[in-house]
Amino acid sequence: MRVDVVNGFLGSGKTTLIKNILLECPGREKIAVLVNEFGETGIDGELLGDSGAEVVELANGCICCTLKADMKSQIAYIAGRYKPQRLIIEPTGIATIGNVLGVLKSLSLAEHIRRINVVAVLDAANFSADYRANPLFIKNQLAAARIIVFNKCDKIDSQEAARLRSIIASINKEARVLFTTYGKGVERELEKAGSGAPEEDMDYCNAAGGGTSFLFNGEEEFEGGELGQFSSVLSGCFDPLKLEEFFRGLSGGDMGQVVRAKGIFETKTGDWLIANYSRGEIDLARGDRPYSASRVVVIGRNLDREELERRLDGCSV
Ligand SMILES: Nc1nc2c(ncn2[C@@H]2O[C@H](COP(=O)(O)OP(=O)(O)OP(=O)(O)O)[C@@H](O)[C@H]2O)c(=O)[nH]1
Repeated sequence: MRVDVVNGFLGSGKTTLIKNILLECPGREKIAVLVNEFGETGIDGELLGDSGAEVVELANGCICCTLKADMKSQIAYIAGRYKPQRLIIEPTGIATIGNVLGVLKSLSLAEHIRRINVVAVLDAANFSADYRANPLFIKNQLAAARIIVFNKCDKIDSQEAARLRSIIASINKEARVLFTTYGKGVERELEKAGSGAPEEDMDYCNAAGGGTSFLFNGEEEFEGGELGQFSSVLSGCFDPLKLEEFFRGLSGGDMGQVVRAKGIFETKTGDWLIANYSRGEIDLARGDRPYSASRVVVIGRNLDREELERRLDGCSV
């Protein structure tokens, strides 16, 4: 099977992009999706669950480190059980791409994988800040990518897009660079990339385009303090206005330094609400079907679990 790794920082738009891939792909191929969540409670797997693909979720850890062995066994399981022609993998937002590729290229998986495409998804509006904070981490993501996607381009102007393009040119000249919103149009590029011969694949990630060597010396891990997580499966129904207040409050700092939060909630009218918090912005959207349970995941530093629980309690009706 061919493996497409959709890689990118927390909240950059990986799940949204995968949803669009599944909508845009012609439907000839059998596709499986492996979603890895840093949080103890998975959310993305269920959001992708009605896409027609087989979705397998690995939660509570990172496939590039603590869940390395699970990743290998899950890939072998997916290959044997579903026999997909294509496997899309969404690592956590803090996965080190070198480690993920190390697992994919391990001998025990060689019989299952014929080609690997890495798609780097970047939040265009926050790229510069992310690059400054974690230069090696981001550089490796870019160097390993066959397709570099600047997502969330509704938040930047054409001047900034030109600046971003010139930065990429100095890191990876061979990658296809796309500027998009909500991950649209990436499938077209993946189709082209996916048709290449397996031999072309061999050392792509060791010496990516532009002559920039893939940097892999142990310093490329995500830095910026240990991230913790708070996850909860919730009972009862929730008030949308109170939930909005809760998510808006996450940037205040009194529940910890929140980097990312997301949740699915059943409301008092029986509808479902999908909530996202990323980079201080919140997005509340109506779910298009009932989900198995209300739940929330908050990722950040020094999280105050009691305060998070108390405020969430206050959102129920
Ligand atoms: N404005 C804007 N928002 C976007 C765009 N793409 C995605 N989003 C929103 O960004 C938030 C995060 O998107 P996800 O697709 O869940 O991001 P992710 O990378 O899968 O997140 P994690 O798996 O938690 O790391 C959601 O609220 C999306 O609706 C975009 O192009 N523009």
